[in-house]
Amino acid sequence: MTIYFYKVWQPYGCFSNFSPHCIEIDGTHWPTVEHYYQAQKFVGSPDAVIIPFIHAASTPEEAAALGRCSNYQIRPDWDLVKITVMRAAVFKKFMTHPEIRQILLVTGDEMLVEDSPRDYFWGCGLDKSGENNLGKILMSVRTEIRQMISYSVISRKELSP
Ligand SMILES: Nc1c(N[C@@H]2O[C@H](COP(=O)(O)O)[C@@H](O)[C@H]2O)[nH]c(=O)[nH]c1=O
Repeated sequence: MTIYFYKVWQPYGCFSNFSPHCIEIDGTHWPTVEHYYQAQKFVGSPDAVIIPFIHAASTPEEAAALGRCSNYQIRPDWDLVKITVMRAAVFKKFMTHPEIRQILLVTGDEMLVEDSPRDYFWGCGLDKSGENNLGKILMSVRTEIRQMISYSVISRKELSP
């Protein structure tokens, strides 16, 4: 059965990038995946000065609003790198937090879908025809973590559900 998720307070809310699970990437601590993802839009752009403000945003909603503000210029290669950026952050989130890693692993082989009514790229959109790239990333991270467990690359005790 397909698992739909979207808002943090709904079922499987920990799969949302807005969930309160911090990550550290390249030595910097980010309060949520969303903070990191929105900030990466401006790495190397003329508006990189916005990055510390996104980093310091008090909520992921605020970070997203800053990152989506059309007054600021996004890096030119964003469309080429955004899936890689998102996957690295989502992978780090589930490697960092064992309690949500377990929730991800126990979804088995179920299809995971970000049920966003507006987003046809990361989610499925209102009519469910969207690309669901966030769901695809979560399923790929789930497979990778399972492989790590079976190859014993990381401690079974630490990772097994
Ligand atoms: N979960 C969730 C959203 N979805 C998230 O928005 C991000 C895409 O942002 P952008 O590339 O700027 O359009 C991505 O992390 C996607 O998962 N959007 C929201 O406004 N509220 C929410 O609760």
